[in-house]
Amino acid sequence: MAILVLGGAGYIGSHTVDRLVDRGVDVVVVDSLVTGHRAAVNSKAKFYQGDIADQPFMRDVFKENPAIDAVIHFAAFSLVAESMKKPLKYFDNNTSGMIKLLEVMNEVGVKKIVFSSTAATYGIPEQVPIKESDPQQPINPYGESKLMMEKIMRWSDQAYGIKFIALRYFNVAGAKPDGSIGEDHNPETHLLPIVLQVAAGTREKLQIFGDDYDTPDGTNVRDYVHPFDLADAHILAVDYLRQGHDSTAFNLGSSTGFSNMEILKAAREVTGKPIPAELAPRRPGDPDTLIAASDKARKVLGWKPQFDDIHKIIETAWKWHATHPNGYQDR
Ligand SMILES: NC(=O)c1ccc[n+]([C@@H]2O[C@H](COP(=O)([O-])OP(=O)(O)OC[C@H]3O[C@@H](n4cnc5c(N)ncnc54)[C@H](O)[C@@H]3O)[C@@H](O)[C@H]2O)c1
Ligand SMILES: O=c1ccn([C@@H]2O[C@H](COP(=O)(O)OP(=O)(O)O[C@H]3O[C@H](CO)[C@H](O)[C@H](O)[C@H]3O)[C@@H](O)[C@H]2O)c(=O)[nH]1
Repeated sequence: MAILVLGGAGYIGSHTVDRLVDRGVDVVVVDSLVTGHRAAVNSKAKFYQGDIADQPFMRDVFKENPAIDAVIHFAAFSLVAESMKKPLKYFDNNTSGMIKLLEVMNEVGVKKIVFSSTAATYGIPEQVPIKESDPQQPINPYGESKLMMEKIMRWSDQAYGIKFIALRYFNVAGAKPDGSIGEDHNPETHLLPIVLQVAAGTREKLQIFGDDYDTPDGTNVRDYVHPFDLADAHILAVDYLRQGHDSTAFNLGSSTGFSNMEILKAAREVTGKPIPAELAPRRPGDPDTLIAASDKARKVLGWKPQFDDIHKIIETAWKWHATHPNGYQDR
């Protein structure tokens, strides 16, 4: 049996491919490299460059690799601010891309998929920690595109028997502990890589977007999860489907929140650098607090995250940023 990883050259995908290869799993990767990096893909995985919406290309990938019985799907755009300005780009790549993919999967008879959903499908939460059964009311096109993917999956399961697990990640941070792969987005918009770029000297200062939120220190609170722990959850989710269980969704987070100021303080402690920061206006669309209730994944999948300490997560990310201040340097 082999697993097809879509978007396996991206930040989270490359860590998952690495983890799968480490466990001796046969891995086939498809990535258009629109935001990913060829150098991030473990050399033991078979790599195809192409778009998941290109059906003739995807048919060939399945035909050439008949051992594929399950798909892990990361291939999407995920910048909230960009999605507000270019919503159709998100509905096209994320939502239409999923439809095109499911058509081919149905055709070739591969009927298991684990895919990246997001905390952004919840919008402004009515309560924290957020449970899987809480209302999903996205406040940006990115979150909406992912919620549409979840809904399309439900109907595709009902009609074609394609079983799915939607994994709703909270804030992903950290890198492979040996520092060989890590996060390299361009532009970078996420808090921790920006903080560490300042520490590494490739960015002048951090801007903290708002300090008047309804949180203990006034800055937003987020729940951070390491890509290796996410990778393990994907592997468990594929096993769960292979055991014949029904489709469902899981939150993936640490169930602990850290404010933006707490992240800055922890990063100063880990790096020993001053990391200059200044206050800036709120960024539109930021909910006060996002914390996952992730006991369902722990109970049902047996998920046991290893990186349960924010200092440990930051240490792994710092190892990557300190040794790769300009990322993969491939564009
Ligand atoms: N980073 C986070 O904090 C976070 C949080 C929640 C959910 N997610 C989701 O996780 C997934 C991975 O996120 P990431 O941070 O690794 O992003 P990323 O941009 O690093 O990775 C996405 C990968 O998919 C590829 N890709 C995009 N569209 C494609 C297409 N149509 N065909 C083929 N390849 C395509 C890109 O080249 C890239 O390698 C995304 O679906 C994202 O929405 C990310
Ligand atoms: O330069 C910066 C960058 C970010 N922030 C703040 O840091 C916090 C975290 O922001 P990120 O951009 O790192 O992450 P988000 O919480 O906005 O979003 C991330 O997590 C979400 C789920 O929680 C979605 O999945 C989304 O795709 C993913 O990017 C926010 O309060 C943001 O305003 C700053 O203060 N300064």
